[in-house]
Amino acid sequence: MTILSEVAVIGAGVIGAGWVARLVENGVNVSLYDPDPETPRKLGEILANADHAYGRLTLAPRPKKGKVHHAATVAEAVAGKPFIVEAVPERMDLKRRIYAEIEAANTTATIASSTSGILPTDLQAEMAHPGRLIVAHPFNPVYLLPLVEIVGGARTEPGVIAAACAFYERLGMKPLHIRKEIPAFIADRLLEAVWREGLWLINDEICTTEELDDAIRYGFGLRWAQMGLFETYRIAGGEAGMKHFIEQFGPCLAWPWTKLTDVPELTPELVNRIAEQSDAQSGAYPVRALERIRDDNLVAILQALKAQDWGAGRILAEHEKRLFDLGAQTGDPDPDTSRPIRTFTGRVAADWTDYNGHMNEARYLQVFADATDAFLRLIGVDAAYVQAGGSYFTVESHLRHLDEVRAGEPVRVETRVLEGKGKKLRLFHQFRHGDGHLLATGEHMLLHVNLGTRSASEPGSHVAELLGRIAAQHAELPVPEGVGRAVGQPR
Ligand SMILES: NC(=O)C1=CN([C@@H]2O[C@H](COP(=O)(O)OP(=O)(O)OC[C@H]3O[C@@H](n4cnc5c(N)ncnc54)[C@H](O)[C@@H]3O)[C@@H](O)[C@H]2O)C=CC1
Ligand SMILES: C[N+](C)(C)CC(=O)CC(=O)[O-]
Repeated sequence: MTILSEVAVIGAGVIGAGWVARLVENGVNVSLYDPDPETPRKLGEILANADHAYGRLTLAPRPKKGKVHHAATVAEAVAGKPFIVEAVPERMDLKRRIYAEIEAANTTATIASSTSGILPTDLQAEMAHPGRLIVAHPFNPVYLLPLVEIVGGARTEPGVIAAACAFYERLGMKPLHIRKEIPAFIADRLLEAVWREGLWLINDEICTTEELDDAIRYGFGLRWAQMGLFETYRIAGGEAGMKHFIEQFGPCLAWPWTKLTDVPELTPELVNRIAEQSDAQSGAYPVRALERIRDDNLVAILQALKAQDWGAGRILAEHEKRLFDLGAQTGDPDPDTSRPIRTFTGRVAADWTDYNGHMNEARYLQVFADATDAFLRLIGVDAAYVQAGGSYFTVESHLRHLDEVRAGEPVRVETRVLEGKGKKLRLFHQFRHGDGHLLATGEHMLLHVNLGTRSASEPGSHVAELLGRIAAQHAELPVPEGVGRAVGQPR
């Protein structure tokens, strides 16, 4: 399935706005309806947070951002759209009324409800065309967390789920198809069990909201982000594994350790206690600042998992590969290569900095390596070329550090070809601050190799031709300061 380019979103609260952010960041135009007159302001703030997060999340070429159209009615928002996201409050009467409004204007689009736990069969009950309704339950923040639980109802038509899953994959998500309908699906069953138990612990004055959160984030929360429950417990069974783990700890479940079936009464006193403790814990931050802290942490976790090729990090890597391939397909076939070529644009990530409070030296090489890869893709050394057995290896690098740069600052790399003939490719990267001043340079010698023999070889004719053309253009430019310098050479 190619990515849909036009989607309607109904409801722009926490979840609807999160969907809009994921969609526009992936190049999809959104037609949005929400009766709240504050929607443009709130959405603008959430889109700014999402843009900040994506700028740190990936160096892959992001598609041109989709546009948002604020529609005046549901009918206007959904008319002619092939896919509709419903994200209105969790009330059956309201959701059914919205579906009736949608059906009056559009009888063919897939309708994906964001409900946290209502059965799709119940949502379909009064619909004239129920076959196109599914549940697609996301997680907050929708623009960063990949999971979306997909549930069909009794009357969902065959094929609707598979097509929706393909669409969500294209948005960089992990669709989890839940084959049997069950209230609250999988994730909210688990979350509600933990939440219910948490409410008891506060109610019984065992701990505060902050202590409870500490118990999660310093311990098992870290495990859950990368291995979930059962894989973690398999390891906790030691060499004897899962059976031993269940034999040892299973009987505890029958002890009165938990109150899982019971909910404490949410008396005004309990609600106030929780709200006051939460204010003491986090009240120093406005909600948008808290969202940004959460997002920066999530980005760092996703990147760490990507480096491990594991869990949600693998989903990110797969999405980046799609973006790189798409960038190669849709990129300008004849970019202006007569000037230094922009090969990297981004911001200094928080985890790129060190104890000196500035970007760590190792990250400069990482940025230059990414810039080199971007240049190689430009001359045709893409995934297919590598698969066919050709590539470049870097054989020598020389870096100069000219100025400091700190976390969050905008940066870019401009690349010059110093030599591009036969097996040899010599590149000169200028790493600049967003304001244009020079931060560092990297000069690199690369050799074309045959990946079968692992020895130097001539590049393919298409690559050689493109490279030769750019090298000739760059030979016309003045030689940049710093080319050919050696370590310790006086300036
Ligand atoms: N907040 C969360 O953590 C999650 C919520 N969900 C689900 O997403 C859905 C939306 O929840 P939230 O975004 O949290 O709620 P919310 O209260 O933040 O936002 C709801 C939005 O719907 C708008 N709205 C109200 N009536 C409307 C109408 N007639 N037409 C169009 N828009 C209307 C409101 O103005 C508001 O902006 C619910 O079904 C909820 O269960 C799913 C995953 C997580
Ligand atoms: C609290 N909640 C039921 C709305 C939570 C969700 O549905 C998912 C999430 O993001 O935690």
